Amino acid sequence: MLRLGVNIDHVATVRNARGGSYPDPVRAAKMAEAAGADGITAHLREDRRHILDGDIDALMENLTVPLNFEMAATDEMQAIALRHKPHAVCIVPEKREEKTTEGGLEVAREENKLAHYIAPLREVGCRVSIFIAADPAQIEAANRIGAQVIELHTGAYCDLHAEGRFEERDAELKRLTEMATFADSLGLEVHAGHGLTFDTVQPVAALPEVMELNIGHFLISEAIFTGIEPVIHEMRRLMDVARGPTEQ
Ligand SMILES: CC(=O)[C@@H](O)[C@H](O)COP(=O)(O)O
Ligand SMILES: NCC(=O)COP(=O)(O)O
Repeated sequence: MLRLGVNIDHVATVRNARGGSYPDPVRAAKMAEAAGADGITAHLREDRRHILDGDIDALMENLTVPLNFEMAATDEMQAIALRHKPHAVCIVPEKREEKTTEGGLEVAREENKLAHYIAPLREVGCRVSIFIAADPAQIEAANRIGAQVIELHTGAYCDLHAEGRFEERDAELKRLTEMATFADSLGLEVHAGHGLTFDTVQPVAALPEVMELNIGHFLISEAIFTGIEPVIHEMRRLMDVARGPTEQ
């Protein structure tokens, strides 16, 4: 079954705009859960621009579906992850000046450093994922340092679609397709995410090796107009149609 992880970062973006207490990301997570989300993803950024430490505390206390904790590879974030022991940790690249995650983690360039963060997380039972571009060297490096999961960055594919650059989009989708198969052949679990929308989700959902999609910004954006439940139901429907009858 292809799982849907709902990223609630940008509920916190709206909340932090006024520095108050609503909209509450945890309430959004519980509503997403009730609407059928298989998991919740939250990215505690070093600059706390959206998800705050208290949100992670509250999510750990209140969720009944798994939490996928996204973090940069830093001592601060590893300590927080080791304290909470979430179901899953996804190590992502982070730059203060970025608007959102740009590109995947340069695993091949910092294997020893990343291995230092992965081992303790696995020892406490966290499933460790690494957020990477569709690149064989990065996938091989992720496998070498003990990641159980790789999450393929679908941002370039989505951006090319939005810009109407369909030939380049299809070439990126081909790379994602090939790398999903390659990662699976190494024994890695394959996830995908970033920028996915109703218009772009199905070709990625149709990749048989992909076990989980993490989707946030678009879902939260649409939920402003239709509410969380209908938007999650529609994304789930699109994913199921893409996957075909054998997977439901
Ligand atoms: C890694 C990824 O693509 C997202 O989960 C990440 O959270 C994006 O960063 P923002 O949520 O800050 O846009
Ligand atoms: N790892 C991707 C994720 O959690 C959601 O990314 P987006 O849909 O908010 O771009």
